[in-house]
Amino acid sequence: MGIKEKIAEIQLEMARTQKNKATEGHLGMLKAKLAKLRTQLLNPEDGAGGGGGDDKGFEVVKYGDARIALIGFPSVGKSTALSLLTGTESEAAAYEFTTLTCIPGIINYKGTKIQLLDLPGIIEGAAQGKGRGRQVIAVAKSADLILMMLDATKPDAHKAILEAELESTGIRLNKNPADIYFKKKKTGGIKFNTMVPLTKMGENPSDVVYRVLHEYKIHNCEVVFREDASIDDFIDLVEGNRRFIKCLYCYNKIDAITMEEVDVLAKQPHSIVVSCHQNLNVDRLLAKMWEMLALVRVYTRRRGEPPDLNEPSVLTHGRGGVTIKTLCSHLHRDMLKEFKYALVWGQSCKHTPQRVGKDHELMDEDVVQVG
Ligand SMILES: Nc1nc2c(ncn2[C@@H]2O[C@H](COP(=O)(O)OP(=O)(O)OP(=O)(O)O)[C@@H](O)[C@H]2O)c(=O)[nH]1
Ligand SMILES: [K+]
Ligand SMILES: [Mg+2]
Repeated sequence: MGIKEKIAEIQLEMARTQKNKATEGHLGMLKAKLAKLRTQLLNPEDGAGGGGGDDKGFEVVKYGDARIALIGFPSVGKSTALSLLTGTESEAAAYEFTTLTCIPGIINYKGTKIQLLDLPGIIEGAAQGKGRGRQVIAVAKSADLILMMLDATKPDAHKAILEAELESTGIRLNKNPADIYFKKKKTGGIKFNTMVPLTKMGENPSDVVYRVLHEYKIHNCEVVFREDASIDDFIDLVEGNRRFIKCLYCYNKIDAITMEEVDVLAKQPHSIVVSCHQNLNVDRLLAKMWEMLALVRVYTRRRGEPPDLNEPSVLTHGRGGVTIKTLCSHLHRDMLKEFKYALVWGQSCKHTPQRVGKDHELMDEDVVQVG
């Protein structure tokens, strides 16, 4: 049996299994099996592959301060948006699958350069290799923000279909990794603890966790739940290859629907409504994309000289925010070694200038003098 068939079989069994306290553990084990198979599917070198057809990726060099990928069904207006936002022409037409490769453009915004990638449309089954789905999703994984284009005139079910496709390849949209401590050990068995009541894991959370760990053949480890997480969150942690990416849902073609319909769509979380044809709300789209990227522009200055306000260092958020450390590694490899202190002017300070250490968190438009 191939991997896809095994996946289908487990999905069927999960759908058939009634969710109650007696089946929680079994369901957890099935979820772990499913996660393992999906990981296998994503690693064709394991021999099982499953993509089929032309597996050549869309190699586009990263450029600029951040990368945004346009993901959507065919003919929702992705290429129209690329041409409008970047000035790079990408062919747009009324037939599906007009775009066949990855086409990069650049958005110049607030002194930063953002790479926007137009991609072929994807449909249900993309993650399992339908059309160019796998290559498209691989590009989505490399992005700092996914701009999910939706056709406002089409059923909103498209959104859930695309979310499920991305989810099944290990992308997590608008989520943070769960706060769970997990450490594999050589001996000592499984130690499970929780600091909060667990409401999403049935009557016996430790049993569910044990079943999942058993499925991964992990027999010695320490687990501490520090938040009310689910078993899916725990599996994400054990798998370890998840990508947590922000996603902005952009409903295009609002010129073709009623004001009432526009109102409903505009109220969805992380959403924006636009018309690329009529240039409606496109400024807001740019502002929202910028806001979600949460880039931090830092102006550096040398002692006794004014800061260079033309060329900021543009830093992206890692875990734990943007710090002086982030800035130093961005500027020069050896800078951290010689680092003693920095002076900071700007929003991140209590008083200016403030003398800070390398863990000081920076904010957009701060001015920094190192040493
Ligand atoms: N009414 C309306 N039509 C639009 C709008 N934006 C794009 N279109 C039309 O939608 C069709 C598809 O546009 P494309 O930009 O080719 O869409 P795409 O998502 O790149 O399509 P594929 O590359 O085939 O996946 C074209 O006929 C566009 O003219 C809009 O804001 N309103
Ligand atoms: K099209
Ligand atoms: Mg296109």
